[in-house]
Amino acid sequence: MAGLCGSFKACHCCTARIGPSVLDCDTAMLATEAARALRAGADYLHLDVMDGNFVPAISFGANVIGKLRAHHPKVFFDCHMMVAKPEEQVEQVAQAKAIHPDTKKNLLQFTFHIETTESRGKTQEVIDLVKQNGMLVGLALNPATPVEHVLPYLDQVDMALVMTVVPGKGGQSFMVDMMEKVRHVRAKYPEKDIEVDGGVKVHTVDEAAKAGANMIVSGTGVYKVEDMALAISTMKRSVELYGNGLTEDKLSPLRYDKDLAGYAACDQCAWASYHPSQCLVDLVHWIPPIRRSNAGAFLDTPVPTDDLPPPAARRAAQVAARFLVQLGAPSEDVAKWSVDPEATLPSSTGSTGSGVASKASAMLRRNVTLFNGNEGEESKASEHKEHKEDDYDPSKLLSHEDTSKAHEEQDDYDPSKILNHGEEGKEHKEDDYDPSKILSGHGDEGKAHEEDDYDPMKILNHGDETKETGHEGEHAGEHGKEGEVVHGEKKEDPLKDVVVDPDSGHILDGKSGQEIDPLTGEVVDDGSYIDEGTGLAIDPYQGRLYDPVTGQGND
Ligand SMILES: O=C(CO)[C@H](O)[C@H](O)COP(=O)(O)O
Repeated sequence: MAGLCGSFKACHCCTARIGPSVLDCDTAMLATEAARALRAGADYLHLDVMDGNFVPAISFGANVIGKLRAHHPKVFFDCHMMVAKPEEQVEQVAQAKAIHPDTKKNLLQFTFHIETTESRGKTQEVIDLVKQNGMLVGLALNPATPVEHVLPYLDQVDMALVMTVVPGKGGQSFMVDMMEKVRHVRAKYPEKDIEVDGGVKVHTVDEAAKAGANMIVSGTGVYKVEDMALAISTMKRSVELYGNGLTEDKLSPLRYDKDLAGYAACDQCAWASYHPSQCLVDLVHWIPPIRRSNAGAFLDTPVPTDDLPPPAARRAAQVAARFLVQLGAPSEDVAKWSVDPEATLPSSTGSTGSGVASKASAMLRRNVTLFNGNEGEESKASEHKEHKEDDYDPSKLLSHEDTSKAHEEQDDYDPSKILNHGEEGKEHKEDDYDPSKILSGHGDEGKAHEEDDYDPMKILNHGDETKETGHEGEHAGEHGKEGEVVHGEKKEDPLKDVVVDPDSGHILDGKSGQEIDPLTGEVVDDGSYIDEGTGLAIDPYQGRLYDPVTGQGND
């Protein structure tokens, strides 16, 4: 419907949507980079497929798009097919088909270039093929292609893409003269999605919005700016203002990265977290079996803001889900197990059901055993006591808590106990869990737990070693060497006098600056040494220079 706003002829009621082009992100971390943009407010992902033929560059193809779908099952993918023979890729791209479970909207669009089909008389054929394969159809035209070439097909397609640069790479300048094409299409199709792609940034978006574009692709304008959330929200407001004719007070709010601190703090795992330092990257540095693996491998859909602060149970399940993937479980299965994470946490009876937490527990147990080189011990252990896999409670693995104490309620499950030797008699409240302290120091451990009192330093901290452990016979023996390491005789807390490198999360010896293993206290030899002249630590492999006391460095 046109004419709602009056002041601009381009006025329409098509939804303003911002779709970051992932070409300019760190494509080695595609799922994570996509999540970063989505959390910063992106509405969809624009996926540039380049075949080295239609355009000189090669980017990625249908296979990667399919893999990305597993990470982002509810996100709209606009696949921009910069390929010479789009018809050859329709079926493969269609593998990433998805329907939004709530809105029932189709989440996959196949956008091909008319330049690749028209001269071969195949435009209609490709449109039909894309539809037969259950995808929405986008039709793109290059700057050099007159808009008249696409007009005969626009009735049949879902979106027109007006290229505002010559396709092939990101970071080019916006071609404002392409706006005439946008105006032309908008005038004829007030309800059709019109996308612009190339050189769109906060300072060029107004031209596109005024012309009537409602789907805004931006690559470097999103990924290479200081505040991604601000860039995205600014561009969205431009379409709402100039395209939809909304008044200032009705525009989407401006958002800033700092507003998303809990979400965006960790670019490496992009885990939406309550607290910045609650991210998986921090956690894995504390869990030897997995701490050297890639924390960014698993990602689910963004946690909505109304989940803040998420209940401890949900957080525990999220951690568990990531453990699972880190430890090799297929992410599809984890997604299944994660459907209702709160319902699948260990219950008061110790019976854990079949959910994500219990699977994680079992896998963590296996891997901890393996990590400590006692593979054989595990089978002995299971003979020892009849452990059902799902019965395994990770809290008992490395904890000194009194396990005879009944878990009072589901949310009583406190992931801090996974590896915690801390104040066991105290009542844990749900929000006691504060992994922010993972990197913040030892805190006052004798104090009663109050909100935010949870100290993840205790995750591997031996705390009060003289305390009766209650279940050593039950578990330490079962886990062989693992029991030795963790449940062994009283020893000096290896985490005394340590600092945590705020960048890598590695635990460093406060004096030498060398990385130490938090379980054994032994130096992990990374070849770092102290430069006598400057007193700074040097990591020759990573070319890193850092203060051995604070861990802060030149990166
Ligand atoms: O299709 C493209 C290039 O062919 C890209 O989507 C486009 O270049 C986005 O990057 P930027 O916004 O930096 O121009």
